[in-house]
Amino acid sequence: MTTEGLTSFDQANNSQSSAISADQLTKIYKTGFWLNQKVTSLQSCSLTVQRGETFGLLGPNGAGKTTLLKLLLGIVQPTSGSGQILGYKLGDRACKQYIGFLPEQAYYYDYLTGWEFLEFIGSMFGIEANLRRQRIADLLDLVGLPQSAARKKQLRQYSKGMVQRIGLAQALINDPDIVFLDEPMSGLDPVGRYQVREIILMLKKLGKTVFFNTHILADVEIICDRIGILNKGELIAIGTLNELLGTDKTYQVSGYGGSEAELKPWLLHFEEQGDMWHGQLEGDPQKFLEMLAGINAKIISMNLSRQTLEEFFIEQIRGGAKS
Ligand SMILES: Nc1ncnc2c1ncn2[C@@H]1O[C@H](COP(=O)(O)OP(=O)(O)OP(=O)(O)O)[C@@H](O)[C@H]1O
Repeated sequence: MTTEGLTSFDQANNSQSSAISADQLTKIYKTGFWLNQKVTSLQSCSLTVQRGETFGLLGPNGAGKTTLLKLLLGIVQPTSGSGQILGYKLGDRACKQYIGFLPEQAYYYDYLTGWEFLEFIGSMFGIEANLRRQRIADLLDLVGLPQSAARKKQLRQYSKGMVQRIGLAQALINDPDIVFLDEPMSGLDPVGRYQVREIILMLKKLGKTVFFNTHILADVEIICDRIGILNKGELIAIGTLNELLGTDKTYQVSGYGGSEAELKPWLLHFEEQGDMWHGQLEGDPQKFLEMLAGINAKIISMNLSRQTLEEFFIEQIRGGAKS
């Protein structure tokens, strides 16, 4: 895989501002014939993504992931709230040249060949002809599309996976500092998914900021520095995998006795079921055992483990503790 044609994010140009910030972003769509019905797609969403971070946004269908992406990209206006991209206010056209975007449902001019399409997008960014040709060749190589297919076949003749690859190439044509990817693995076979993961990791190595939406938890575990979980328009969890799932030295403990007030300061996700309690130990296990002896509580099990992202995700979506 080549990284030619894409440059490293210039840390010298890196001002103090974060790459992406959202402050209480809310989007309420008006629907219905008389526009008298309201759908709250996003509710008071605040988050920050630092430069060079790979951020994965998870959530079930209809959670508001695409809406958040569209708000950040300035494609739709927030009902309330604000945000910034690379220090520019959301919707400021000046930041467009630093941004790449792969939409979930792309409507490309399908009578163009892949090459013509990339030429078209490249010229819209004002990329000089020689550089444009070189970059298109490099990007086709990067996304795994043979140049012959890109030059000869019209987009309408492309498979879903090929369209996704050409979409990824167009998202990188302007050598962006931030890349927004809406479901980048969608429609790809396992090899294609692997390649997209490799591309995202390569973008990260170059210091680019990557913000992507996905349903595929395994991809998130491999490539993301931090994740956020959206459900019903609300950001219900955000953090690194270690922050959300615990580190490798996390203990899941169960026991009985003692009181909630005594146990809760030690146990994250504390829950009681009948006489028993369980949770994730925060702190020194030895001191915890000494504390239990002092409050006449007994331990039943203590397992070195951490929740899988899938378990955590399902717990959050079903209304588990907010992080
Ligand atoms: N233009 C619109 N007009 C009215 N409602 C909308 C509009 N766009 C999105 N919605 C609604 O907002 C909610 C969130 O939609 P959104 O597409 O942001 O979710 P999502 O998390 O990206 O879903 P998916 O994973 O299925 O793509 C849904 O209830 C959707 O029907």
